Amino acid sequence: MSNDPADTPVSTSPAPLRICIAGAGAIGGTLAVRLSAAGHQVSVLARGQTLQAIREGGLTLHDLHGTAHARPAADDQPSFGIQDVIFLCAKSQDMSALLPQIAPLVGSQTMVIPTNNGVPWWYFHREGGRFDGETVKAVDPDGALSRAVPLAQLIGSVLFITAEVESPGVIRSVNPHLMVLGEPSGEMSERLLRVRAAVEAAGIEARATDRIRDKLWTKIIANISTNPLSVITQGTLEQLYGLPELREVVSQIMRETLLVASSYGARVDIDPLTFLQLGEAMGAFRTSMLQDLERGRPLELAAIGDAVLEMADRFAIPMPITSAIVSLARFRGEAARRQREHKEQKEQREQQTQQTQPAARAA
Ligand SMILES: NC(=O)C1=CN([C@@H]2O[C@H](COP(=O)(O)OP(=O)(O)OC[C@H]3O[C@@H](n4cnc5c(N)ncnc54)[C@H](OP(=O)(O)O)[C@@H]3O)[C@@H](O)[C@H]2O)C=CC1
Ligand SMILES: CC(C)(CO)C(=O)C(=O)O
Repeated sequence: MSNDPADTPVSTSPAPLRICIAGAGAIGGTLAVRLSAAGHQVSVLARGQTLQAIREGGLTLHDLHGTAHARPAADDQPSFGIQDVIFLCAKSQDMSALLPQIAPLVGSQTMVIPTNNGVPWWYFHREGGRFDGETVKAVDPDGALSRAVPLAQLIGSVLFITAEVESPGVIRSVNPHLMVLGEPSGEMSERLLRVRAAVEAAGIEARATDRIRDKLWTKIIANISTNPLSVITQGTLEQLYGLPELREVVSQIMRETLLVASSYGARVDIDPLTFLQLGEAMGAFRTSMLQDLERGRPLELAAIGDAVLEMADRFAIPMPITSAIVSLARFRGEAARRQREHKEQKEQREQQTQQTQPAARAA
């Protein structure tokens, strides 16, 4: 927890908001259920099996509050009208497809809140340092994300939440929820306090800060030190932070990243030992990157790994351990993706054979 007075919750009574959740996986599903239960007009932009499941049975969340259920409006088209708030809850590599899709939902007062782990594409927007206004190439190579939504409408968020999709539309989250929100400019604006109050009233501890990048770095350190390593070792948080042989690698990545964070003026109020203890206490959770590996899905290595290495490069800070672990995780992720592709192709071929066999026998 931060001692920063700006992090202190401010009590503002929340009026119901029109809230769209874009991407209804682990985080999107958690937010959609909690915000619906708090009386907001929630809609969900979803696709495929998830959309079908939400249309048929709504969303179910098992968390420390118990089990809650919601039936938000759901569509794969942005058919919900102008929103007060849009939470972007797809993986960062899916943002370039998602952002143009939400355009019809964005009015001049809409707050757009990305929830991604890693370095966000808006990092240098109103950052005030020597790289102010630049783009983060690893996540926004051609500046398309920066152009897709007016940067002035973005609010930064950092999610200290662990959640997993059990099956489409069913989410399990086993730790307390905390969301830190902040304007990229650091302003403690009225809209920031309004959205913070809405999230807090939905049973998610919510804090507003005038130094959102400090919190980003805290979470970046957690992600870069565990997510790629979890892909290589298949270790849970408890194992990564607790087993001496893994804890040492985690600590080295933490040290390398802390140096980068401080070069950008971030005040990361964590003591490494406490960080390791808190991480271990999060239990047998498999990081979101390990979950993606197991499903043969793309890994969020650009935002969580490459972008940090890019930030380090700007100050010529070496990150030898981090960069090796990120490369190994990429190799492992590619192998899993190829394996999944082969499996799908084999299943397709078998299906085709089964379909053609009766016809061949009849001939
Ligand atoms: N899970 C966690 O504990 C935490 C995750 N985060 C961050 O939150 C973000 C979301 O992660 P998480 O919820 O775990 O991810 P999930 O993969 O569980 O969910 C992402 C969802 O977005 C959907 N999606 C992607 N693109 C579109 C699109 N164009 N239209 C409609 N739906 C779309 C995906 O659909 P489909 O399944 O079809 O691809 C999927 O349902 C990530 O950046 C992650 O790093 C942050 C803190 C903790
Ligand atoms: C593991 C955790 C909770 C923090 O490192 C996370 O953010 C993730 O799974 O992506």
